[in-house]
Amino acid sequence: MIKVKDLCKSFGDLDVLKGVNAEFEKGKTNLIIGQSGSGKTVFLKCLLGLIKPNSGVIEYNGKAYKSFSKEEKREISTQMGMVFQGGALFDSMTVGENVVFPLKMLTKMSRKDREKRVDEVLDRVNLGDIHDKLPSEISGGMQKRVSIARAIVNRPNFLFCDEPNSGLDPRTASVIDNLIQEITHEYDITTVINTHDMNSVFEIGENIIYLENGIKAWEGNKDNIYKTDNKKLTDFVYASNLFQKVRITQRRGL
Ligand SMILES: Nc1ncnc2c1ncn2[C@@H]1O[C@H](COP(=O)(O)OP(=O)(O)OP(=O)(O)O)[C@@H](O)[C@H]1O
Repeated sequence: MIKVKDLCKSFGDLDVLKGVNAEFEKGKTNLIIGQSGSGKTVFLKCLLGLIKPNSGVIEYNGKAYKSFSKEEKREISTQMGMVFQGGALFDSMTVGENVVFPLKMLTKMSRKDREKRVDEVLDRVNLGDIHDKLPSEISGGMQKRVSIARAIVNRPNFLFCDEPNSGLDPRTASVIDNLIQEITHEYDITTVINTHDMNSVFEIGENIIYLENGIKAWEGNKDNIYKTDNKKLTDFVYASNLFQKVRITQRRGL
């Protein structure tokens, strides 16, 4: 569980986050949506501890980050997995080397245990034996799976995903969404996903917050987003053909 209270972040004169409050439950896919520049990435980076907010509180499992000791800060960072936009795999490393990387950096696991864990997570993301392949030798969808495998290899309690679907065709994007949701439920992880993708919203939006200019302008889920009377959110979501279909279907009571 992550609780965010009155989070503010500015860069010089630019106020990016203006007092955001949010709660992200364990075992749920929590989505952050909003126009480009609304502050989603800055917010996610604050949750990851990569950006220090100007004010406000971020609690992980009931304890405020700013009250953590140095050791606790290090410990919490080892409990976080990240799926970066575009995958961010190391090009010159094989799939196996990419996935084992966090274990080498963060744990003292034996080589044998590391290899076992890498096999286990690659298997979990439905990839066969592709340990020795380079990222350039596999498809974009496979690269995303490798990126997810790397993010969960250290069994994190928190999983952060920045636009996990970018660059994928709709079918592959949906497979990746469902995989992230399954893993979230199965491992009981607190997952927070930045997305522009309305298909993701309707498929896996168990909890959704809409950021507008650094303010949380709406909160809900995939079942009630179509009922919103927030004009900007409606315009944002309306850009999707899928949403129009859902809305028409709902109105007709089909
Ligand atoms: N390190 C930084 N220094 C200065 N300004 C920054 C920095 N990081 C982000 N910003 C600014 O903060 C604002 C919000 O950026 P952010 O990347 O969070 O938007 P976003 O909602 O993720 O957009 P997108 O969907 O396009 O990725 C933008 O105006 C951006 O230029």
